[in-house]
Amino acid sequence: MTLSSAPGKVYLFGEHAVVYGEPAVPCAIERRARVGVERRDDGRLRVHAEDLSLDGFTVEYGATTDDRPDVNVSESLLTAATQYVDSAIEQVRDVTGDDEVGFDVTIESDIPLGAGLGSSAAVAVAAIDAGTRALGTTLEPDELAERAYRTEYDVQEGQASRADTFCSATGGAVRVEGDDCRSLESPDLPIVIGFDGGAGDTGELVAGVRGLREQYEFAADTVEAIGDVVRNGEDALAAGDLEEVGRLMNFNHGLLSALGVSSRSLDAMVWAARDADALGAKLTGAGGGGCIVALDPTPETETALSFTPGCENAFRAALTGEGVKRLE
Ligand SMILES: Nc1ncnc2c1ncn2[C@@H]1O[C@H](COP(=O)(O)OP(=O)(O)O)[C@@H](O)[C@H]1O
Ligand SMILES: C[C@@](O)(CCOP(=O)(O)O)CC(=O)O
Ligand SMILES: [Mg+2]
Repeated sequence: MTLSSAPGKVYLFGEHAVVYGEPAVPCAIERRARVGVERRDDGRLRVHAEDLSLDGFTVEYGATTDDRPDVNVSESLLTAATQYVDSAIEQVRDVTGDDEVGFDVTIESDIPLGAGLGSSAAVAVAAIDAGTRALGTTLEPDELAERAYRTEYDVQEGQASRADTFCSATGGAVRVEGDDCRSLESPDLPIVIGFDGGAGDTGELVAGVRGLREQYEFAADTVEAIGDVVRNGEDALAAGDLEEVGRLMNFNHGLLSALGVSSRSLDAMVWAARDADALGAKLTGAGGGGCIVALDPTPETETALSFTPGCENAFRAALTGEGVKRLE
């Protein structure tokens, strides 16, 4: 068996706008998805995903047929659950040119699903890395990131950036603008995450922003304004000015909220963090529900979040400089 892990991430700045060519700065955090892969000779794909919100399930289906997996849940839930793994396996088959190859895939993850912490990218990166290695090919980090990006691009129907997947493959803080992906120097950041226990549908939320952007010039301007916030944020980060980073995160949240991707619980958590004198707070990832990220070197934000109705879990997250890890 080959086993790889890859980290989740928070966005300091720039989600959604990055889909339209603005820069974004995500940072990898020490919460990982681990994917084990073993080649099968019968061409079938068997996925064991313990941490999926379907309470864990095992599906088994053919490599080239579309037999419905044997699991008792609705079709839409099933598609949402399996699509990133399926698409990652397609990338593995494409890299190796073996369209018929089957696999046993086992996934364990510390990253809540659909919550803005990049579980999809971490699963895609780890699955492609372990899958290609199972067939004797070890991808360079850049190619791995590009293949994982194609997974997100396919599932999100052409509306995806390279930000999550590049960040997960390489680790650390990164800057992504179109196909220009690079690592950034970052000071250690006092990251606190608030999680409302919910999730958002990345594809739908991205489509919503795209619609607004097409309908209203001011929505397109809002997307561009996020790009300006990101550029200022990069300078603040390079200067180690965390107060300015926090102010810009607050601004970024306001712009995301204007684009309709926040929610009552995300706003409640952002305001709890601000009331606790966090340096800044914003939603992270696609939004709709899920997580906020705040900067606070004191314990105040974590405490305030733990008493906030709508916040199910508050925790500190350490940045990680390590992207994909080859464990076996
Ligand atoms: N532990 C896991 N096992 C299997 N699939 C997973 C797992 N974690 C995430 N995924 C896939 O990623 C999807 C969630 O990705 P997405 O909606 O982009 O949210 P996010 O990346 O913010 O967590 C899930 O529906 C599932 O397809
Ligand atoms: C909204 C977006 O910018 C980030 C999505 O992040 P997540 O999947 O919610 O963790 C989409 C993308 O960059 O592909
Ligand atoms: Mg995702």
